[in-house]
Amino acid sequence: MLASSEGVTLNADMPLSPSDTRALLERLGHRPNKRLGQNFLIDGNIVRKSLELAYLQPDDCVVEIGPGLGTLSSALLEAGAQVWAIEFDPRLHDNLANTLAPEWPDKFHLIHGDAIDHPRAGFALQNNYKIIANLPYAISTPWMEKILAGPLPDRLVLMLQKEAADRFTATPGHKNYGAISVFIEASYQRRPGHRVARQCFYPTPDVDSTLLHLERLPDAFHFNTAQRETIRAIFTQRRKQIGSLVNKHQRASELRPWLKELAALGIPETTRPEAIPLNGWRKMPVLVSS
Ligand SMILES: C[S@@+](CC[C@H](N)C(=O)[O-])C[C@H]1O[C@@H](n2cnc3c(N)ncnc32)[C@H](O)[C@@H]1O
Repeated sequence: MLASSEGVTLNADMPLSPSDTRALLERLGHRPNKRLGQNFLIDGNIVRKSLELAYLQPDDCVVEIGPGLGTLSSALLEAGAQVWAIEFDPRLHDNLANTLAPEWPDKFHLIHGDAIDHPRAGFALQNNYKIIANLPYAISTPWMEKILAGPLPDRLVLMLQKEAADRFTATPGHKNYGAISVFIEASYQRRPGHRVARQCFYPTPDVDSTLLHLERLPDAFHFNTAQRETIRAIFTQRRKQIGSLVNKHQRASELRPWLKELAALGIPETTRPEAIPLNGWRKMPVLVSS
């Protein structure tokens, strides 16, 4: 075991080096699946950093998406956390079910399935949990949308493709600013991301990664399902004027009073969705799902 300066512990036996990772994959007869984003962490410093950013405490409840070879899961368990994890790949799931799960029968709750269907990996309590995950890149945005529907985790430490991290943290006026940026800003303090070198993964991905840290706001604001759908739809026409988008919207009569609220904030009808800040979106009337 290695102890970090912040007090979390890290299992020195993790399959971290590229050669250990290759050997384990060979033993399992497994070829990394690009479509499933199988780029495994091989850098202990990044694992340690993830735990530090999460302010991991013994007995924390942690949801992990895509445990893969169990590198991050082992570190979380060694540090005293309870871990709920979901793995889509049957071979990787079975390997963990036969190795890590019996080692931690009361602490490692592993399920086989799709994180889009089980975004909290089977974790059933309403609050007091964290998410720490090296996310499969293909699902990062739809999965995050599901998490933002609540119940919200206290903290998230997410390894993301740089482009996804840019979307998650974009501000008004930026080309990456979209519905997901609005939803995240409404509920989370977005801490500066850390760039992660491609060499920290095996196989080496052809994209850059960012370790993103989100901390729930004490007054986290929640858009309901119909509001989220409306905001998403508005952003598909991000360069049109909000006045005309509202007037042509199928819920125009419900949405029109919002234009007055926006005007009171100094946001005229000629403003494009991509330039509307969070305080404007928050004034959208509560909509009922149709
Ligand atoms: C980037 S790898 C991370 C592996 C491991 N956590 C690590 O850090 O080395 C992503 C993992 O997510 C799994 N995965 C991909 N799509 C998934 C999905 N829809 N639901 C659950 N797991 C998924 C992959 O099989 C893979 O194990």
